[in-house]
Amino acid sequence: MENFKIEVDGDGIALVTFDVPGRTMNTLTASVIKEVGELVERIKTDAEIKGVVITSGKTTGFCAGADLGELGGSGGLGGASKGQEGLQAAFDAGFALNKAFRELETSGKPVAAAINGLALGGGLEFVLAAHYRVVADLPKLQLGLPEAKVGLLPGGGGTQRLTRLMGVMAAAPYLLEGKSMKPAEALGLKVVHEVVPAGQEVEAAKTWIKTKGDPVAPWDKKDFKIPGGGPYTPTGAQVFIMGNAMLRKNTYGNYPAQQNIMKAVYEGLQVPFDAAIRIETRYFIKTLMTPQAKGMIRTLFLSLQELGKGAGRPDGVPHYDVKKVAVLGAGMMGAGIAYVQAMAGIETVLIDQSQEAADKGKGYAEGLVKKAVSRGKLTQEKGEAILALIHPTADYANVKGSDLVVEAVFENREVKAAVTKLAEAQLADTAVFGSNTSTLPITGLAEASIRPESFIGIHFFSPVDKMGLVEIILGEKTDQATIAKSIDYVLKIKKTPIVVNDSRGFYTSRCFGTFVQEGMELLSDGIAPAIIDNVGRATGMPRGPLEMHDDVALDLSHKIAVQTKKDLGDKYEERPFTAIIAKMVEDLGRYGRKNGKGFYDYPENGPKTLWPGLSDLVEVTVKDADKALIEQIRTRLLYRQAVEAARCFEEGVITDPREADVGAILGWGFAPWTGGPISLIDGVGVATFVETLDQLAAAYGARFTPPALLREMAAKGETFYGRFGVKEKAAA
Ligand SMILES: NC(=O)c1ccc[n+]([C@@H]2O[C@H](COP(=O)([O-])OP(=O)(O)OC[C@H]3O[C@@H](n4cnc5c(N)ncnc54)[C@H](O)[C@@H]3O)[C@@H](O)[C@H]2O)c1
Repeated sequence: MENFKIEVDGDGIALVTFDVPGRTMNTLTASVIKEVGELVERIKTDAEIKGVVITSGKTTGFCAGADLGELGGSGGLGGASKGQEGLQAAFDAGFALNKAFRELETSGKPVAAAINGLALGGGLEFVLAAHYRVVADLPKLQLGLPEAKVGLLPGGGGTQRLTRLMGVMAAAPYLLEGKSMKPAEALGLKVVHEVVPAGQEVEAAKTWIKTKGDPVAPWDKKDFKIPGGGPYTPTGAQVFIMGNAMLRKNTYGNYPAQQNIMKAVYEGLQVPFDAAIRIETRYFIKTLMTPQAKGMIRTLFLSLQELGKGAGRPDGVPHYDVKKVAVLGAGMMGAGIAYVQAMAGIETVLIDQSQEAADKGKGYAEGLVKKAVSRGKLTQEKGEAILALIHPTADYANVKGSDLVVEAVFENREVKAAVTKLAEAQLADTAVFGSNTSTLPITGLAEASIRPESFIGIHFFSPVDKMGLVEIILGEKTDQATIAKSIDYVLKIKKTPIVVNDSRGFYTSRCFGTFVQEGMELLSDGIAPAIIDNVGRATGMPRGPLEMHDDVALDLSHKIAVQTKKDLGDKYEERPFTAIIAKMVEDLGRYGRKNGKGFYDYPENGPKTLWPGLSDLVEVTVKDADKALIEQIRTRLLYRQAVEAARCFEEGVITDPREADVGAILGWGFAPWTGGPISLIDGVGVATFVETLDQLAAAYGARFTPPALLREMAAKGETFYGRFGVKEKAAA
C-alpha cells in the first residue's frame, strides 16, 4: 500500500499512518479508497493484529476529505451515465468507501483514531468509523462535514453516524450547513471521546485499546437508542416536521443536497445500519449527478482554488512583492482597503485632503482591530503592530517608495485626474497605479496618467474587510506586467482576483445592475412589490431586487441613469421606471437604506416595511401570484443576469468562465446553487437557454434577445466551459 503504513507493536496494536505520497494534505483519492479496502482486509485477517490506531503522517492534518477534483470532474462519479448500468456502476463505486468504513467498524477488532489535525468530510467520516476518537488539543483544529457547502452529501456514512452519535437536531447544522467544530465542542457533543495535548493522541489511543478496547459501535449494540429519538418517535418526528419547514424557508428548495441529506437521515434512521449506508450512497450519487452539485463543486471549490493561486496571471512576469501601498482617499472604501492591507503586513500610507480626514480613516481600522482583540482573535501586541503599519497623512510626498497606489477618492473624473498626477510625481517606474472607481471607464481615467501602461482598475467591494472579490479592470494601454503585479497584490491581501476588460459597469456591476433593473421592470408591469422581492429571494439571491436597489442607493442609481443618458445620447433607451426613481429621489428625498427611506421604510428600531406611498407612483395590478407567474418572475430575474454575462463574453469583457462564475457569486451574491450564471447556462444547455430567451424577448422586449454568440454556440452544441475553457485561453 502506498498511502498507509502499518507498524505492529509488541502489544499487537497496529499503528496505521495515513500519508498520501507527494501531497501536503491527505485526501481520499481513488487510490486511497481502494487501499482502505485492502487495509481493512489486512486488519481482519492478520492474527497478530489485536487492535488498531489510525493517525496521519502529515503535519497539515488528518484528512481534508474527498478529492473534489477527481469526484466532480467529467471522469468522476458526477459524470456517470444515467442508464441502468451506469447508475449501478456509480453506486458500486460510490459505495466502496462506505462499505470499507463499515467493514473497519465491524472487523471485530477495536479501532481508535488519533486525530492529529483537521478532519473534514470523508476525513471525519473515516474516524467516525473508529470505535474511539482521541483528538489533539490544537486551537485551529476543525472537525466537520462541509459537503453541503459545495452541493454534496456526506457519502462515507456521515449522515448516519453523526445523527446516531448526536441526535438529529444537534447534527442538523453540521450536516445541512457544513458547520465545523473545534476539539472541545466535539467532546461536548460526544463526537470525540478524549481531547489530549498535541503529540499525545497516539499514546492515549493505544491506552484505550489496552484498557477498554470495545470493538462494537454503539449502534451495533442491542439497547442502542438514537439520542432525542428516531423519526418513528413523537419527539423525533417533530424534529423532521420542523426541520423540513426550516429548510424550505432557508433554501426555497434550490439545494438538492440539503433535501437529500434530510431524506437520507429520515429513511436511514428507520433501518439497520447496513441498510442505512446503502440509502445514504443512493442519495449521494443522486446528489452528485445534479447540475447544482456540478456547478457548485466547480465554482465554489475548484475555480475558487485555482483563482486563489493566480490562475489568470500572465506568465513570464516575476513575482511582485508589494511591501508598501499608498491609498488615496480615506473614506469608506479607502479606510477598509488600508485595514486589509495592514492585516496582510503591508505598510500603508493613507492619504486624504486633511490630516483629520486621514486620521478618521485610520480610526476605522482601529475600531476593527479593537473588536478583534476583544474577541480574542488578535493579541494586543499583534493588533498594535498591525495599526502601526497605517500612516495617515495629507502629504503626497509620503507616496514615495510605494510599490502600488490604490486611488479611492470621490467618484469624479477631475478629482481622480488631480490625485493621479500628484501621486505619479512620487512613483518609481515599476510601481502600479490602481483606481477603485466603480463606474468610470479605466481607459478614460488613464488619460490623466503619464504612464498609462501601469494604470489599471482595482475594484473592491463593500464592506472591504468582508467581501472576498477584487475585480481587476484593464485599460486599453495596461500592460501584462501591471496585470501580473496587480494579481500578486490582490492575492497578498487574501482576496480572489478576476480580470476583466473595460466596459460600462465592468463585469460585476453591469450584470448585477440587470437584476435591480428587472425588479423595476416587474414593478412597472404592475406586479406587487412584495411578490417581486419574495420571488427575488426565492431565486437564491441574497435579497429581493427592490431591497437591493435600496442598498445600492436610489440617488446613485438616478445619477448613473442621468449620466448614462448623457453619454449614450440617441442610443439610450428610456424605461418607464426611470421616472419613478427620479420622483422618489428628486421630489421625495427617498435615497434608499442610507437615509432610511426607499422602497422600504427602515425605522431605527424595528423591522423594515414596504413604503405604502409607492402605490401612488405605480399602479399595482397583480396582487396574487400563482405558480406559473412565480416561475416566470424567477426566470426573468435569473436569465436577465445570465444573458448579460453571456454578452460580456461576446464583447470580450470577460474571457474565463471560472472568473465569470466566481465573480458573480462572490461579487454580487448571484444564486450560489447555480454555480454562477455561466454554469447556469451550461447546466440548462445553451440551446434550451436560447429558446427561453426568445420567448422572453417576444413577451418583454429586446433586453432578453440572445446575442449572436449564444445562437452560434447553440447551433454547434457548445458549452461555455468547453468553448472558453482553460486550454483555449492559454492557446489564444
Ligand atoms: N462605496 C462603495 O460601495 C464603493 C464600492 C466600490 C468602489 N467604490 C469607489 O471608491 C471610491 C471611493 O468611494 P467611497 O465610498 O469610499 O467614497 P467616500 O466619499 O466615502 O470617500 C472618498 C474620500 O476621498 C477623499 N478625497 C476627495 N478628494 C481627495 C483628494 N484630492 N485627495 C485625497 N483624498 C480626497 C474624501 O475626503 C473622502 O474621504 C469611488 O471612486 C467609488 O466609486 C465605492
